[in-house]
Order: sequence, then structure tokens, then C-alpha cells
Amino acid sequence: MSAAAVGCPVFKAMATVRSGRSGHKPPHVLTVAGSDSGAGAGIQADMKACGALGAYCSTVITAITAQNTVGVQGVHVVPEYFVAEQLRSVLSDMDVDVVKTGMLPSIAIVKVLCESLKEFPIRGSSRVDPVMVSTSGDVLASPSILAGFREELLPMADIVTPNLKEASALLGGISLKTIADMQSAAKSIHTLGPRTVLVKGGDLPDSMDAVDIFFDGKEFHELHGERISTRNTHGTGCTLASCIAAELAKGSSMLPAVQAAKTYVGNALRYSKDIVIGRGPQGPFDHLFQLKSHIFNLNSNDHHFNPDDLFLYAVTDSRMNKKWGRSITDAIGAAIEGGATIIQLREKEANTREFVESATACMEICRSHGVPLLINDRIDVALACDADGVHVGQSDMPVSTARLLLGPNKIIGVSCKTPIQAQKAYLDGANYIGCGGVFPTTTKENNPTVGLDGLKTVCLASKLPVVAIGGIGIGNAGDVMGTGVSNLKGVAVVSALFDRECVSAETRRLRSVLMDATSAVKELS
Ligand SMILES: Cc1ncc(COP(=O)(O)OP(=O)(O)O)c(N)n1
Ligand SMILES: Cc1ncsc1CCOP(=O)(O)O
Ligand SMILES: [Mg+2]
Repeated sequence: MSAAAVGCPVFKAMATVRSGRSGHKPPHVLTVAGSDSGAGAGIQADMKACGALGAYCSTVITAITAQNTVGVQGVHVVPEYFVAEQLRSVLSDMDVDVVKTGMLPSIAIVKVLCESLKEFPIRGSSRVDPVMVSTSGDVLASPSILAGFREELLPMADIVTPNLKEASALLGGISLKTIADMQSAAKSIHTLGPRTVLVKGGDLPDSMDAVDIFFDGKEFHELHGERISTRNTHGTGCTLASCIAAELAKGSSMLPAVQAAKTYVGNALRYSKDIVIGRGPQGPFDHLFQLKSHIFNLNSNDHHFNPDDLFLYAVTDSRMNKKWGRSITDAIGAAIEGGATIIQLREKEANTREFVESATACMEICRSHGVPLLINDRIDVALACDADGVHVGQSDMPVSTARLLLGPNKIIGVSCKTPIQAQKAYLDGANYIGCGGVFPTTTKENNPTVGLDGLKTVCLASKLPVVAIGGIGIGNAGDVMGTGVSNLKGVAVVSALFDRECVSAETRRLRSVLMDATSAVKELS
């Protein structure tokens, strides 16, 4: 390919002209990039990724490329005056939240962009991601454009997301082979001006997982993701940057936006790892997998997860309900009456038909009270009754697969006993962690306890909210909440509520203990 190109920078922007019309303004990403005729990368990838994540995407086209799964056959560069005209058209009219740049095929176009971004002031968090070498290995940026990046674009950038080859090119061709190399590259690129840097390690040799390094000028974060074996990786860089832009446009801060973008790309690659488009070595992947994932796309009743829902988490047990002669619907009705804030159906003995029927009845009760209902272990049952989510353990379905099946809006909790499990839960897209058994219990056999110290260690390592479980009741719930770790949001209990004669009264008593304990912690802090 003759002309130089740059991919996927991201800028958070505010247009100066407001429409003054009333109504809903969707999150808006403007992509300034090249067209890919194969539609795996460039403008086409940006539009699909933004659309999939719920952001509107306007487009300023800098070049038209003839490319397919074999490579890039030709480039037709759009004259810079016409790039400027497109920029003016969009920025003078539309309320753009984030500008993301992709292929910038000439130094003149880099300058036009920088001038437009100065004319239409850009505030907020997110900016540049230079892509100078495509995933197929095509070199996309000439030395003069690299200089333009370094001098003009990077200082305006909130994030740059170079892959290893690009990071190396930005730093004069240094070799990057290890995580330590990536960290020092991130630090050096940070000195060029961007507020944050994500060095993507997809091509790192001898690495089992896909490790990226995020640097915010103070701290490094190692972001791990599963390495997915597929030929369909064309456009991953553009897509990741577009997803970051979409998340920022939706109001996210930078690190969570990067995490969400990584999760999205991982899921998209996983979902489309076997699709066949084109005959060349590198195929596109399917950005819109969520649209095909049926149920979650149709319903709008999903309970939006609030970590405070974990405060008094009631987990059912069919043996206990049988022992006390009550139906599952009576049991959860009483728990809700007593103040339970979330319900989990943990029915280890029910057959599938019974489970779906009782879960559907419970769902109606929970929905009418605005209390979320999760299903233990069984993603199929959760889908069948349109539950608010699931809780899975370390030997149940992996969180990433459950997320694919359930979609982005369902709640997923995962049991974790260690910091490593907690970190993985976050990367895989869980919403919360259940940590335990904290104390010995007869409700779950062969379940080693972690104690209050183990609970604290997991909480401190977790970026997700945590609920404690195992042997917790009125007598010790105060000690659990008294650990005072800010992301410990509540306790999950089985026997303390359901192996008792009056579920509503027990729930009320436990709630009062929890309230007292949290007030005491607040007073101390
Ligand atoms: C809130 C909560 N935390 C942990 C568990 C345990 O889940 P798991 O480890 O999968 O064990 P089973 O419950 O399936 O026996 C939970 N159910 N809820
Ligand atoms: C499901 C589960 N996971 C870890 S401990 C446990 C059982 C909790 O039951 P109880 O509240 O009766 O101790
Ligand atoms: Mg389980």
C-alpha cells in the first residue's frame, strides 16, 4: 500500500453548536478514518462497534481503500480540503461526544484534523490511538506522519492504543518482547503527551493470554484476556478503539471503558471465531453478535444492576422449603416481605421442567416488587424465565460464555475464594463476586472456608462489589460487615432465613443487624 495510514485515535469532543431541540441525545462518536471495502476494519468496523454498544457513529472519510481478507490492494486518498469539509459539516451541527481517528493517510490530513479539533473545542477524556501497522502487517504510516502524530496529535490525546509494532514505530523502532518492555514503552509514549496509553500485547511472543498494558501516568494495569484462536482478527484494533470511544461517549471513565472494550472484542472474536468470509489469511469478525443473541435483545425489563442490591441476598434451598412445608414462591415472597434485596434460586434437586415453572412464578413476584432474581448454575433456566441474571461457581459455566449467552444487560455473579479468581471475574465481565464460605456451613458440602481474613483479602483485590456467603446469620453478620471494606456490599444467606419457621421475621431481624453494622462502620470512617 503506497499511502500512509493511521488508525483509530479517539478524542472526546463537544460541538460548539447545539441544536436547541428537545429530546433524547444518544452518545455520539465521530470516527475520522478510512473506508475498508471488506468491511472488517476502518469506518465500517467503527460504525458496527459503536452501534453494537449503543452509540451513534458519524463518519469523516479520509481515504477509500480497496482491501479484502488477502490484504490492501489500493488506496484513494480524499483531498484534505474535503476531509476538512466533512469535519466542519459534522462538528458544526452535531453534538459529538467523542472523536476517534483511524486512518490518517497524509500529514496534511493530520494537520486538518488538529485544526478542526482546535476550532471545535474538545473537552473531556478521550483522544488518540495511532495505528501505523495493520494486523496484516501492512505498514500504514510514513516517517513524516509519525512525526505529525508525535508533535500534533499525541499531545491532544486522552488515550493512544498502539499495538507492539506501532509502539515500536512511535519510539524509533525499539524491540518489544516482554511485559517489562511494554511497560517502559507505555511510559515513553506517555511522555509524548497523551493522558493515557494502552500498549496492546496481542503479538507478544510466548504469551498464553492476550496481555495489554494500560498506563495512566502513575500506575500500570496489566489487562489480561483469553487468547482466542481464530483467523478472523481483521479490524480488532479499530474495533477496540471504537468500543473505548463508545463507552466514553456513554459516560464511562477511561480504565472501565478500556476493560469493557476488551470484553466486547473478546466476545465478538469468540462468537465469530469459525465464520468464513473471504479466502485470504485474515478474515473479519462479527461485531453485531449481540443482535443475534435473541432474548436479551428483545426485552426491556432487565433489572439494572445496583451493587447495593447485594445487601441482603436470600438464596433458596429446596430441601429446607420441603422440610418446613412451604412452596418456593411462599419462601421468596416472605423473604421479600422481610426486606431481602436480591433473590437467588438455588434448586439443586429440581428437574428442568419444575425449575423453569417455579422460576417463572418467582420471576413474576420479584418483578412486581422490583427485587432482582438470579438463577444458580443454570443459564438455560435463566434464559427460559427471563431472570435478571445468574450466579455461577468456579466449576460451572465460565463467566465469559455465560455473558455471551445472556448478553450485556443480565447480572452475572461468580464465586471466588482468591484474588486471582476475583481479577479474572472482572475481566470476564461479571457484575459481582460471591466470596466464601466465610464460616463453616452444612448447606454446602466440601466447601473450604476462607474466614474473615480471606474475605477481606478477596475484597481488597476485587474491582467488583462483593457479597459474603457461608455460615452467616444474625449472630455473625455484624462481624462480617464490620470488616469495613468498601466494596463488601452485603451478605448472602440460606439457612439463616429458610431453615427457620418464619422467613419474613428472620429476614427482618437480619436486615436490622446489617443496618446497625453498616451505620457503625460509617460512623467509624
Ligand atoms: C452469592 C453466592 N455466592 C456463592 C455461591 C456458590 O456458588 P457455587 O460456588 O457455584 O456453588 P453452588 O451454589 O452452585 O453449590 C452462591 N450460590 N451464591
Ligand atoms: C452456596 C454456598 N456457597 C458457599 S457457602 C454456601 C452455603 C451458604 O449457606 P448458609 O447460609 O446456610 O451457610
Ligand atoms: Mg454453582
